[in-house]
Amino acid sequence: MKRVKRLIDHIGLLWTMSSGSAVQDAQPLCGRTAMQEVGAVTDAAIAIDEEGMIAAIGKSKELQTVIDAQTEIIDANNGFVCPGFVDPHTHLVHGGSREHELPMRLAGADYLDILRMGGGIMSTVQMTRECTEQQLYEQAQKSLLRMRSYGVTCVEAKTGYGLTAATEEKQLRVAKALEQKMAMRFVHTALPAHALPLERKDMRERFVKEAAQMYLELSRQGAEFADVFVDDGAFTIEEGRYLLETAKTAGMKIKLHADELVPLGGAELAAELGAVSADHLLVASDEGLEAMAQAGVLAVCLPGTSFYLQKKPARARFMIDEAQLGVALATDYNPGSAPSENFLLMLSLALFTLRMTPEEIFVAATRNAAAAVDRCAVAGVLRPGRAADVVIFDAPNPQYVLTHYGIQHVARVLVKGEVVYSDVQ
Ligand SMILES: N=CN[C@@H](CCC(=O)O)C(=O)O
Ligand SMILES: [Zn+2]
Repeated sequence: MKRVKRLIDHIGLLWTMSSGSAVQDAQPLCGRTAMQEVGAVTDAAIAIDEEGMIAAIGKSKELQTVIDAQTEIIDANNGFVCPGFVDPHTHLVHGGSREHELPMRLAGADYLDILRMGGGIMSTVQMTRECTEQQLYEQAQKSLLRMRSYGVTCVEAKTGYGLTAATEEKQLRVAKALEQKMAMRFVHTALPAHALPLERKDMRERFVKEAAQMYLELSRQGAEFADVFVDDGAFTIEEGRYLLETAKTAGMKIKLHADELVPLGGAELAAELGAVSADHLLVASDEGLEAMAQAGVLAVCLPGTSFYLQKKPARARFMIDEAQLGVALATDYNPGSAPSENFLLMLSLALFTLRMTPEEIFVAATRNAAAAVDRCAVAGVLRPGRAADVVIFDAPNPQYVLTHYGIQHVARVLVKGEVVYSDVQ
């Protein structure tokens, strides 16, 4: 074994999320039985080598033999420990904020009413276009620091507030610059078909063609995933199919904002196209969800969004128990429908609004969330040979973390074996 540089010791309860073999651990967990597998170890320790990789995981007593006098001990204080969270759906890079919509909302306007009045996504598009790259960078960096303090070590970042080639590319450049600077794993997603921009209001076909080209260019510049907002007020199933098929020709992996507001058949389209994930799914049909499971598409639930928009939450129980889907969780962090970077709060909302069990919630926030951004082989599971991306809680167990909602329970976050956040005095 390589020299142990750090030992996370005195872990009261560790959920590794590992099923045992490396091959199994590179797969999501789907359906009710599998989603209970948390790979629990009590009185545990994690040994980390000089490269920040996990050298060994075991009982604290056993791992005392692998350390030397120079090994740094991180005391977990008998707390709960799990893999770094993966947030597989965020609109990280954007300009401004949208609290000015509050009076409209309080007067009864809903999400689509505000979008149709030229607000909503459109007002963020305008603010994002007006921002310099430096301004966007600084705003997004603040958000990333908040996300990481809540245990997120891998984040997906979408474009979608530019809607022209130049401004979509600007958003992607900012996310890529942050990737260079922040100790976090990034996944870049192109979303030029997020909304029809005001200047193309009466040129729908023309914009769809332009957007198709934007996917190809954003792919050349490093966007790995292509996403489309298929919904009322956004893009149709036919437009989504055309755009995502175009993106696939460039080798992009597929995601969809599907069946959030109106059941258009986004879940069915995700299955047809072999998407990696379909996200939102508040009003997805039974058949669509079952087709997704058959096609191996993951369901990303965004309980913060349904809470904020005061919509009926996604049917996670049907997804897990009946459709046997692999479910993942995300913040959907964005200024209009989910303006909170607090990943732990999303997990509590998953408990109380989605009725998911603590085991399902932590699987959905780690291993399955990693699978939703095609990072299952490197993130979301703690096992020897993988990077030590770890969350140490100032809480004895996951049930405590979830039920004491809205609270900062994270004591430390490690990325590749280095402490990147600490609340320990
Ligand atoms: N639904 C579409 N897009 C975002 C919201 C974007 C916005 O309102 O700015 C979402 O995932 O919720
Ligand atoms: Zn979204």
